[in-house]
Parts: sequence; structure tokens; C-alpha cells
Amino acid sequence: MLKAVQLKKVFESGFWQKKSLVAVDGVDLEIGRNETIALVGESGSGKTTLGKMLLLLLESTEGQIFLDGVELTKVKKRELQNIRKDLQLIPQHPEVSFDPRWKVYDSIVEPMRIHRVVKSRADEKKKVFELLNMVGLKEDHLDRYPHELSGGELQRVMIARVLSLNPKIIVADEPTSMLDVSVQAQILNLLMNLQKKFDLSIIFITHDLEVARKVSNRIAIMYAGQIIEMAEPNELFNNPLHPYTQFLIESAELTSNLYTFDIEDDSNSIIEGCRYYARCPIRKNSCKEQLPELLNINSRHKVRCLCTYLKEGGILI
Ligand SMILES: Nc1ncnc2c1ncn2[C@@H]1O[C@H](COP(=O)(O)OP(=O)(O)OP(=O)(O)O)[C@@H](O)[C@H]1O
Repeated sequence: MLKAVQLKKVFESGFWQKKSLVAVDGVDLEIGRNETIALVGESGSGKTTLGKMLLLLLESTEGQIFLDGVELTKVKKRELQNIRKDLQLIPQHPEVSFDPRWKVYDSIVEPMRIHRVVKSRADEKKKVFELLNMVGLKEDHLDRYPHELSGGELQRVMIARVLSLNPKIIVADEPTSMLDVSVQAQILNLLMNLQKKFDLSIIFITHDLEVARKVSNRIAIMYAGQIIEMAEPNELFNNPLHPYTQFLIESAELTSNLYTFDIEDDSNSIIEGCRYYARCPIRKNSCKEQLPELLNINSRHKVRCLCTYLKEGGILI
């Protein structure tokens, strides 16, 4: 359904001296209908940048994106308007996506008007009530301004707004991280139920491995702009192969949340070998020179680590 091939994003940053920062570094990813892939990784590993590129909200420096076989990176801007409604974002902070001067009703109908998915005001009203029902809000909420809603209610409005366009792919970028635990669970359940109903493909960005395990069919672990391991949740938790994944799982068990390094290293700058070299407890000299590929260990498990290939039976050689 959605397929990314060797996606790369390089930002030019630096105030006095310009420096290239590789935020996403050669990502291949394929997501099927009704599938959820969780992108997990520490702050700065490129999750949001990758998510935005997949939704065409950010231009890729290199690589291709296909939706149902159509290469989106080649489609003309005018034709993209139609495709954009299939690709939607649920952001971490919905409050910044809403106009504070608009009531909830207007915020929900705005994208439907832009994309002309309703034919009359009566249709529009009917659709808004349907959506409201689905996301568990009441008629009374429609007449309020964003600041008059709780974080959980606001995220429900965001979900209604996104679903109004009947999208194919949703990138949910840490959609529950600012909510308290009980509301988090409600929103996650709501998303999972709506996914079945709407046949959605979801890329779920999170720091929280336990959330990833709960919501996803597959988990992709990101480090320094690359996917370094990918597997179904049970397989990944029972048999983590990359030293970084092992570290994440151990840290999550200790703190129930993902430990973040103090990132004063150069993991996002352009180096030759394995991006995890500086921190890796099992590194070999050859890891410094050779960037490992993301290779299949078996049909359900991929890893990007030279030492693991050798240990797991030498697929590389
Ligand atoms: N517009 C930009 N200009 C320059 N650098 C950027 C820009 N957007 C992101 N970056 C950099 O790209 C890298 C990846 O950022 P990104 O936001 O994708 O990471 P992330 O994994 O989503 O982090 P977080 O979990 O904190 O949201 C970071 O080093 C970030 O500073």
C-alpha cells in the first residue's frame, strides 16, 4: 500500500557555520492495509521527520514513496491535492493545529470543505454528528473553543477531523504522550477500534515500547535516522537482536519508559560505518568502516548489525 524506498532527509543547520545533519538515512519501509507499524527510538532519531516525509509534509532529499503503486515523489503538485487527503497526521499537540478562534464544529468541517467531500450543509452536519459519535464526543462539544476542551477531548476532535477525509494512511505522532495514563488508554483503544472500521494503515510514533507493543503489528526501532531492527512485537521482545534494541528493552523494564541518552555525540552526522559504533558493547573494528544493511534474519525479523549476522548464522557471508 505505502512503500518508501531509500528515503533520506538532510537538513542544513548551524547558525555561524553551516553543517549537514542527516535526519533520515536510507529508510525502506512498507506498510499494508489495516496494519500498524510503530516507529520507536530516542529523541532525535528521525521518527517525526520520516513520518512527515511519508505524508509529503516534508520534501525528501532522496528516495521514493509509492502509494498503491503510484510514485508520489513524481506526481505534479496540482494532482497531489487529491492524494493528500489519503495521508493524514495526528500530531502530538493537537492544540496547535486548531485555530483558537474557531469553534469545534468549524475545525471539524474545514478539511471536508477544502477537499469537497460533502455536497451540502445538511450532508456536512450529518457527517459531523456521525464523526462525533464515533470518537465519543457530545453535541455540546461542537459549540466550544479549543481551550474549553481537555487534552483527551481535543485529541478526539483531531481524530474526528482526520477521519472526516476517509484517509488511507495515518501517521500518529506520539498522540497520547501529553495525556494522563487513563486517558491515554481510552485514546489508544479508540484509535485501534477506528482502524478496523476504516481499514486504516497507521504509522505510530512513540517513545514508549509498551505502547508500541500494544498497538502495533510490527515495531521498527530507529537509531540515528536508520531502522536498525524490525519485527513483530512478540518476536522483538522475546528475541531482540541489535544491542540497541536490547538496551531499550532493558531500560524500559527498569523505568517503564524509554531512557534517553544525553545526545552530545555525532550519531546524526555523516560517518562511514555503523551509526551505533560509539555506544555499542559488542562492536568490532570492522563495524567502524562498514555500514551494515538491514537484513532478514528470518521472514519476520530484520536487523542492521554485522555482529548479529555472524552470531545468527552468517547470512552475510
Ligand atoms: N527543520 C529542521 N531543520 C533542521 N534540523 C531539523 C529539522 N527538523 C528536525 N531536525 C533535526 O533532525 C533530527 C531528527 O529530528 P526528529 O524530530 O525527526 O526526531 P524524533 O525522533 O522525532 O525526535 P522526538 O522524539 O524528540 O520528536 C534532529 O536532530 C532534529 O534536530
